[in-house]
Amino acid sequence: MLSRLSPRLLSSSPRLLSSSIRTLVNVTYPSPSVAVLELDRPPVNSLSLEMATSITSHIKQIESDPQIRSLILTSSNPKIFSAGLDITEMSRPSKTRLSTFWRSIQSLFLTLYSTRLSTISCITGHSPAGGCLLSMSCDYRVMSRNPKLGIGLNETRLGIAAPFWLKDLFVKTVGYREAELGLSRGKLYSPEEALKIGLVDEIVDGEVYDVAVERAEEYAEIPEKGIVATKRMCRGELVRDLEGKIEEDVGWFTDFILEEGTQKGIEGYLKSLSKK
Ligand SMILES: CCCCCCCC/C=C\C=C\CC(=O)SCCNC(=O)CCNC(=O)[C@H](O)C(C)(C)COP(=O)(O)OP(=O)(O)OC[C@H]1O[C@@H](n2cnc3c(N)ncnc32)[C@H](O)[C@@H]1OP(=O)(O)O
Repeated sequence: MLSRLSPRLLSSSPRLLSSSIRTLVNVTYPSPSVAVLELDRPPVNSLSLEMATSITSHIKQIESDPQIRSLILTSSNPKIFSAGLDITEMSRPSKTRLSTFWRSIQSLFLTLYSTRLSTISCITGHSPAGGCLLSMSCDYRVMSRNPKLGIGLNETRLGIAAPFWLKDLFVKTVGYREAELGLSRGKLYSPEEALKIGLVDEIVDGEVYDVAVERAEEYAEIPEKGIVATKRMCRGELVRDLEGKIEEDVGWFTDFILEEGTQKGIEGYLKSLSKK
């Protein structure tokens, strides 16, 4: 039923759809060439299997409308962009669910990173780990200046390591040495720090959303052929690397997560989160 609705119909009643079919995202259209995909999975927009699958399928629906040139990715929660992977997916899971979950994350990354659309991440809140992955997969990142916010890859703090393609994406974004430092320390950068190292492109004092729409409209004026060819040139290598290693990567992930030591670490981390 949902898949038969055009993106424009989706935009006309996102709240209605959310209440009848849990889509976990809202799609709206601030102008004829720009779509906004708002993450809407309370409390923290963590990426479960269902959430990752929903984002991917909505990006594909939006992409299929030739009038749409730019996509803004943002959050319905003004304090949290996304808390990253849903850690409960990795706590004592079945191997089948865990592999399907990881495939949904790989697929979300590949879809967002290689879309023909120009993508703007509108970061109003915290963006750790998988949240940072979503933002880094976009073409342009605008973040609120709020010094209390953090963005970065904090996986080591959970006793896990980022997969090779996330590490490569980080290296491509901030450079080798900064990536090595940030990854090993599990560092979450303030907006000012993130701007300094190129993890975000702009920080905004006022309404971040308005700036994101402005940037999306600017991108929409650039000829699509040029944008698509450039994205292919800049991003093709990493896309091909992961596509060639999908099964290997699923194997690494599931083996690593199912190890007893990793499980204990994840359990402890979950407890520390819920005790706050
Ligand atoms: C050699 C190759 C090996 C290959 C193996 C690869 C393995 C690695 C792969 C994985 C990569 C993982 C990347 C990730 O994304 S892991 C997730 C990392 N995320 C975090 O660490 C963020 C944790 N959350 C927070 O820091 C905060 O919640 C914050 C986002 C800052 C919001 O803070 P606040 O507003 O104070 O909200 P609460 O902390 O009270 O949280 C509210 C409830 O939400 C639950 N929660 C929070 N984050 C998550 C999450 N990521 N997943 C699931 N649940 C989450 C939290 O427990 C609270 O729940 P409750 O109300 O029931 O207590």
